[in-house]
Amino acid sequence: MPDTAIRLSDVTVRFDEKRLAFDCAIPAGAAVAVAGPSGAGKSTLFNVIAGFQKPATGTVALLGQDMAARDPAERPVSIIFQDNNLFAHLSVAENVGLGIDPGLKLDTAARQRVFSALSRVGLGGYERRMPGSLSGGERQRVALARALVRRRPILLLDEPFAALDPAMRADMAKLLSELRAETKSTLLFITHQPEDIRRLADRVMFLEAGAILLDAPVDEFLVSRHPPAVAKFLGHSAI
Ligand SMILES: Nc1ncnc2c1ncn2[C@@H]1O[C@H](COP(=O)(O)OP(=O)(O)OP(=O)(O)O)[C@@H](O)[C@H]1O
Repeated sequence: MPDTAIRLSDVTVRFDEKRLAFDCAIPAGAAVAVAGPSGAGKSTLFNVIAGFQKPATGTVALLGQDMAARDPAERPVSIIFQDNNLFAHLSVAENVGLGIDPGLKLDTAARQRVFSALSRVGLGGYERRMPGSLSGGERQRVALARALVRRRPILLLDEPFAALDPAMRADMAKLLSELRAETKSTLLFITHQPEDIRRLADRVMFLEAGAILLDAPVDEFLVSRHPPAVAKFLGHSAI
């Protein structure tokens, strides 16, 4: 496994008059919080990594390989969106099974993987339930189970804690941290809460106005008083 999981070199994205620019190298196995004000470019950064957004310039390399010619499905990435991850007309087990085979042709071993992934996220017994009958946190965990059966080394989570109450936030952080330790995957998650960063991250990338303003180990980030946007996010007085 290469030392660097994600390397963005001179990547730019253009939306009409707006220009976003990303340069970063994320070590394999890191848990990276991606923070920053609304509109800073966090989701766009994820879309560039996952292949849903084509950069205007620059290169995206994942696990040492250039991704220019690779569609999202061919990248070593699973992405969990804030919502709408599940198909409403498919059961929980079928939604997870899609991570193994989009045609849902699952043999016994594959079905077993679906069952164990659901049990791993605390949803054993939910196999036949329909997404509409689940809470927001349960739906997030089904999406996580699907990501688990896909076994991609890079996992991108867009605000995985947003729909959760405080107790569930702590549970989700614990679950993600255990899964990361088990799978040795590289985890990136978008959050607006310093608390989530303290719980789960070992690095933080802070974005503002379409650029990575700060990319630092979590201990360094949490005591930052500069730049002002970071101080504001952390509730510190700026220097
Ligand atoms: N498809 C698009 N077309 C035009 N502009 C876009 C498009 N997608 C994003 N943008 C713009 O790019 C900027 C970054 O958007 P992005 O969604 O990446 O921000 P974000 O940091 O994820 O914000 P939030 O925290 O509100 O989700 C915003 O100004 C947004 O309006």
